[in-house]
Parts: sequence; structure tokens; C-alpha cells
Amino acid sequence: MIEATGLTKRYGPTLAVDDLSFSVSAGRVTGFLGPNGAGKSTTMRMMLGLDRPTAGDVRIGNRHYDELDHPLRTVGALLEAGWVHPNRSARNHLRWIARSNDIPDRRVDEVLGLVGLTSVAGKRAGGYSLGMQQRLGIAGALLGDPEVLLFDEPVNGLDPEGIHWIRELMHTLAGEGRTVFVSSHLLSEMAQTAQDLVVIGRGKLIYQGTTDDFVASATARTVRVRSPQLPELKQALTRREVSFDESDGALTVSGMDSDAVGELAFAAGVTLHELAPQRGSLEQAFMQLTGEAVEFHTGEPTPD
Ligand SMILES: Nc1ncnc2c1ncn2[C@@H]1O[C@H](COP(=O)(O)OP(=O)(O)OP(=O)(O)O)[C@@H](O)[C@H]1O
Repeated sequence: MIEATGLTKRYGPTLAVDDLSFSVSAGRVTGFLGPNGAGKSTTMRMMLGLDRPTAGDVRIGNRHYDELDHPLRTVGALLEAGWVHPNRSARNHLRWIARSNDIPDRRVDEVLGLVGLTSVAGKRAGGYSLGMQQRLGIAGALLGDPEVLLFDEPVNGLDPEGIHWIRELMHTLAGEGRTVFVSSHLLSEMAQTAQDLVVIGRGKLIYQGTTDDFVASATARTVRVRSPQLPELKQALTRREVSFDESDGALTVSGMDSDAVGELAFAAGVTLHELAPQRGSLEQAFMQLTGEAVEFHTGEPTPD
């Protein structure tokens, strides 16, 4: 469990994080979203004691990061593909971290197995692909078997197989009761990964809650209908003053749920070939709700 209260960070004239309060629950994957420059990395750095808040605070399991006796055993983080000495192997790199945190060497081989690096564990990290470096970073985060995991843009530069692997890993970690907090620019990926969301813009909280509610609150629900008796269906909808759009021989009905559309068609004696509730995407909801908070719009003239 992570709890931010009135968290604020100012860099000179820039208010990077502005009175931010939110909580992140255990046992769930929580996505951390916001346009570029919204303050996500700054917030994560403050969680890890790498930056000091100007005001407010953030606690992990009710304690500040610098009060933790064995930080790596409480919170594991992947902030960016962490620096690894290019001549050091993955195994030696992890052993070095493990020893400085009182973690037994055998845990190193366990995490190497968890991230699928066992076969290359003795090779020098300088030759690793971006995906392998990312896996090594995640191995480091898992080393202390922590209750809380922070991942900043973990799928950056990964291929579809790597992205799928990270998604499954996050679900597994949350399923074990851990708190998983993850930032990403890939909204379609987040829609599949995160059950909950914290969305910020210009350092302020825009939304906290479930991913489903976020999408539902910002996008219209519609129903797609196909029928061999389209004229009759259109008449029945028009009689009830229900609005719809027609394209490619299908109707998109607004303002009525799929049960009601099905019943209306039945009452009108209309056969249906498709009756599919549609919902907006996380991208649409994100654009809708963060539009105001985007720091730099592309293609817009700059005011003089
Ligand atoms: N060390 C720093 N000194 C001065 N300004 C900073 C510093 N770190 C961040 N900022 C500014 O604070 C704001 C928030 O930056 P931050 O990197 O936290 O955003 P972000 O949401 O992680 O962005 P992105 O998605 O682009 O990584 C930005 O305006 C950034 O320029």
C-alpha cells in the first residue's frame, strides 16, 4: 500500500507535483498515467527517497522510504534500465546488490530464473539487448522479494513477446498480494494490465479509481447492431426517439443499452445478426480527461 498526501515538488519556477493525494492498493496493478511532464517520474522518485518533497509526503506501508530498515525488501523499483557495469555479468551485478542488502546469494539465481535470464546470467551485461537489460532491472527489483513494486515505463523498447511477459508478471505479482504501481505511455497496454489508475496532469490529480470507471466516465457507451431488416429497425428506433448512426450496413445506437435495443427489436419483429455493446478506449478517455493538462500540444501555434 502506498499513500501520497499533499505531495508537492517545486523545481525553481516549475511546480512539478502539485498537492497530490492518492493511494495505491495491495493485490492490484495500478497504472500511473499522465501526459509528458505531468510529474510521474518526480512522484516515483519521491516514493523512493531520491527526491525530497517540497511539501506533503508519501508513505510505503505507512513508513517513509528512509525509515525502512531494509528498503529493497520492502520496495523494489525499476526506474529506468538501471546502470550496470558493462563488463559485469547479470549474476555478479545482482550478487553485488544482494550482498549490500543482506540478501542471500541463492535469491540471485531464483530471480534470474523468474525473469528468464538463467542461460545468459554469466555473460557480460554490456552485450545485452534492451529487453535483456529490462529483465535484469526487473530481477534487481524482485531481489528483496518486496511487497511493493514500482515500475517506470517497464515496457519501453520491448518487443511484443517482452510486453506480454511483463504484463503476465505484473498480474502474477499482484495476485500474490503485492502492490504494483506502473507508469506507461502505452495506453492500450495499460488498459489490459492495470485494474486501477492514478491519472495526473500538470502535477495535479485528475483521476483515481478503476480503469473501467475511468473509461466509462469519459466515453459514450453505444451498441452496434446488424440486421437483415435494417429499415424496420431504424423505424422502430426513430419511433422511440433513439439516436443512431449508420455505416457499413450496421447501426451504432446511442443512449440505450444492449438489453433495451434487443427488446425493442424483438417487439418490432426484427431479426438481429449482431448486438454488441461498445465502449470507448482508454486512449479516448485519456485524451478527453487530460486534454487540458497537456503541457505541449503538437501542431498548435504558440501564442506571442
Ligand atoms: N531535476 C529537475 N529540475 C528541474 N525541473 C525538473 C526536474 N525534474 C523534472 N523537472 C520538471 O518537472 C516536470 C515534471 O517532470 P517529470 O519527469 O516528473 O514528468 P513525467 O510525467 O515523468 O514526464 P515524462 O512522461 O515525459 O517522463 C517537468 O516540467 C520537468 O521539466
